[in-house]
Amino acid sequence: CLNSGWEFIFDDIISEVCPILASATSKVKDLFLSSSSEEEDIPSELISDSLRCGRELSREAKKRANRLVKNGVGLEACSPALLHFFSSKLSSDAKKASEVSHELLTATKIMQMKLCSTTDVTPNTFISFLENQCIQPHEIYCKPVSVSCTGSNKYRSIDGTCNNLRHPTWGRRGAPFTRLTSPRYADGIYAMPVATSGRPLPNPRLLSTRIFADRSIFSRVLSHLNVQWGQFITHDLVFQVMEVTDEGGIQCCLGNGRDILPQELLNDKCIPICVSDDDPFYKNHGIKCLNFVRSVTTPRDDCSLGHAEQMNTVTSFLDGSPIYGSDPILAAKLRSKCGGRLREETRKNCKGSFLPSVDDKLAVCDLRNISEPCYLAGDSRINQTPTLAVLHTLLLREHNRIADILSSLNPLWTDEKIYQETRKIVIAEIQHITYQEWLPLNFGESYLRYYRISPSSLYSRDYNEEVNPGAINGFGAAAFRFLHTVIPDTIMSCPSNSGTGYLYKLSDHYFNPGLVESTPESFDDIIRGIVTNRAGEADPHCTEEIANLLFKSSNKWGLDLIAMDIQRGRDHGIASYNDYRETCGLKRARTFQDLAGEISQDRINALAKFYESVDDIDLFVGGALEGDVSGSILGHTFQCIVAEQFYRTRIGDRHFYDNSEMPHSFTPDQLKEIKKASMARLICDNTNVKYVQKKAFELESSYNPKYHCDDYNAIPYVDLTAWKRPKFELYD
Ligand code: HEM
Ligand SMILES: [Ca+2]
Repeated sequence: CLNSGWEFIFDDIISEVCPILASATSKVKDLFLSSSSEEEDIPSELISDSLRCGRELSREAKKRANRLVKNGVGLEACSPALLHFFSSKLSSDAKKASEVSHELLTATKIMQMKLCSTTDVTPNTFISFLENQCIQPHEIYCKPVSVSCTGSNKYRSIDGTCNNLRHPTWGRRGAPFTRLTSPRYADGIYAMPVATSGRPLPNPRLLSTRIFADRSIFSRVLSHLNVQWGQFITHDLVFQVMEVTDEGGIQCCLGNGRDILPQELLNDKCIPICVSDDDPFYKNHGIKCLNFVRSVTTPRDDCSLGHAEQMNTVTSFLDGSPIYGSDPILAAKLRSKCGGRLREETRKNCKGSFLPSVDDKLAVCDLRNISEPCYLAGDSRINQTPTLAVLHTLLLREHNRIADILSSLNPLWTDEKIYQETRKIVIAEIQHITYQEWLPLNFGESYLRYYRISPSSLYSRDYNEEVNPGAINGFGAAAFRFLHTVIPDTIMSCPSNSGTGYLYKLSDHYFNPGLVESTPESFDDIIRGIVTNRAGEADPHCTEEIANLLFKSSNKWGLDLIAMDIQRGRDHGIASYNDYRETCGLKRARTFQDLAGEISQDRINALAKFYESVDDIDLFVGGALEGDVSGSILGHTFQCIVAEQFYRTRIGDRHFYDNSEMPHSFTPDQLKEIKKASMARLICDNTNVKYVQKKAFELESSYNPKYHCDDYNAIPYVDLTAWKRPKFELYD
C-alpha cells in the first residue's frame, strides 16, 4: 500500500529514454565533489536534459496509464470508485497545466536522483539548493502565467483573474493552492510522506475506525442547513480534482476492492487505502482495498522548479462560483441570454423552477432511470447529495428573482447589465450570510470580530492588495474537512400538512437528486426538513453513512470519507500537526504528553498507540482531536487555519461586498439593503415555505422561534428599489 508516486522512474528506464542524462552522472558528481558551497550552479545541460527527459518519461507514463484503462483496468459500473470520479472532470487548459506540472516534477525528481545518488546531497538539501537556484525552464517546457487586465474591471471576471490588479493571477481558477507551512513529502518533492523513522505512517482506515468511529450524537443547536451551507461555500472556495486518464478514471484495486492491483497494473497516481482483514465493517464484504487517486498538480505561476503544488480548479474568492461557474465557457452555457437570467427548467404542477439538466446524465449521476433529474450548475459536485442540489436550486431561483426585479426597475438595461448586477447582488448576499451569520455561529462571534474577519460597520476599508486570497492547502485538505464529522446521517422531508418528518438515508441518495422532485412539493418539504433536522455534534465521531457507505450506489458498502481525508492530506504533503501547532502559535510538542494543553488524555493515549512519534501525527487527525476553543466548534489549530482562510478571502478580495471607495462599491442605500439578507429570507423569497426560524442555521427553540415569511420585521426583506438607476446610466 505504499506507492510513492515515482514508480515509473527506474534507472534503466532513464538510460533507455534519456541516454544523455545517464552519462551526465559523472559530470554532476564532479561538480558536487568540487564544491561544498551552494553557490555553484547546476550545469545548464543537466537542467535541459532533465527537462527533456522529464517530459519523455511523463509522456510514457501517460501513455501507459491510458493503455491500462483501455485494456480493462478501469472503473466498474455502479462502483463507489466510479461515483467518486463523477465530479473529477478537467477542462482542457487545466489538463494541459497538469501535464506540464507532471513533466516538471519528473524533471525535478530526475535531477534529485542524479545528484543524490552521486553526491552527499540529501533530499532536503536538494530542495533548498534548488530554491536558491531559482531555475525557470525554457518556455517550450512551461509558459509562465501572465494576465493583462484591460477595461473597467467593474465586475468580477468569471475565472477570478484581475480581481487583484497588482497580482492579477491571485485567486484565479487553476491556481496552485497556497501553503502556510513547508510541505511534508518523503522526498521533499512529491513522494507520499512516511513516518520520521522512515516506516509507513499509520493506515488511514485504521485511524478512521479507531479514532473517528460512529457515535450518533446530534447537535442541540445547529441545523442540517448549517452543514449544507458549509459544504456550499467549501465548493465556492476549493476544488481539488483527481488525476484521470484520457480513457476514464483510474482503478487501483482488483475486483472492485477485493485486493490491491499488482504493481505491473498499477497506475503511478494510485494511493489506494488498504483495509485490514479484521476491519469491523469491510471484513463482512470481503473488501481489502479502497480506490484512491492523487490530486492534480499545477506549475507555479512562474514555472520555477520545486515541490508539488495541487491545483485549485475553482476561483478561491467567495464569488458564487458554484452558481455561475469558474470557467467562462461553462458560465456562458448556464445563462439564458435573456433578461440577465440563468437557465432554469420548470415542471408541470410545480411553482418553482429547477436547475437545467446535464447533457449526459448517465456520465455524472447514479440514476435508476433516465427520467430522474441530474443537474447542471457552476460546480460539477452539484449532484453529490439532494440537499446540496436544493441549496444550488435556491440560489438559482434567487438569481432569477432578482434579475426579474432589476429588469422591471430598469427596463432599458441589457441582458449583460442585468446579469452582472444580479450576480453582484447574489454574491454580496452569499458573502453577507457567510460572514455575518454562518462564521460567527460556528467559530465564535467575538473571536471573528477580534481578528477582523466579520464585517462590522456599514463599509469596510480593509482591502489589502498584498494579501493573497488563494485557498490554503491545509484548509482544503485538512482543517475545513473537520466538518465532515458533523454531517447528519439522514435527509429529512417535512410535508406542510403533517407534523411528521420522513427520514431518508444519505447513502441511498449519492449522485441522485431525484428526492428533490419526487412530488410537486418535495423541494419545499426538504427545505422544511433541512431547517428542522439536527447537525451532528462537533466531535471527532462521524456517521457511517460517510465512513463506510460513501457513494455506495447499489452496493452494500462504500468508501470511507474520513480515511480519504487523512490520505488526501498526505497526498498534498500537508505539514504535520506538530508543524501546524507551531505555525499557529502553540509550542511544538516533543512528547505525546506535551499535547495535554489541547488534547484530552484518552485521545493522547489513542494517538500514542497509532503514531510512532508525535512529529508524525497528521494535521487532520491531531486537529480533530483538540478540544474546542470557547465559542467555536473547532480546536485551536483548525480555528487558526480556518480563520486565516476567511481573513484572506475577505481582505484579499477587491470586490468584497462591503469594500468602500471603489468604483464598483455599492451605494450606502444599496449596502444597507444587502445587509438585511439572511438565510431565512432566502428561503422565504424562493420557496413555498411559509414559516421559518429567523436564524435558519440554528434549530427552532424558544429563543429562535419560527416566523411567518410575511413578517418583514422579524425576517427583513432586501428592497431592490435602491438599484433603480436614471436612464443616462444605460451604457456604462
Ligand atoms: C454529505 C455531505 C458531504 C459529502 C458527501 C462530502 C464529500 C466529500 C468528498 C467525496 C470530497 C473529496 C474527497 C477527496 O477526494 O479527497 C470532499 C472534499 C471536501 N469536503 Fe466534503 N462532503 C460533504 C460535506 C462537507 C461539508 C459540510 C464540508 C465543510 C463545511 C466539507 C468540506 C470539504 C472540503 C474542504 C473538501 C476538500 C475540497 C477540495 O479541495 O476539493 N464537506 N467532500
Ligand atoms: Ca469561488
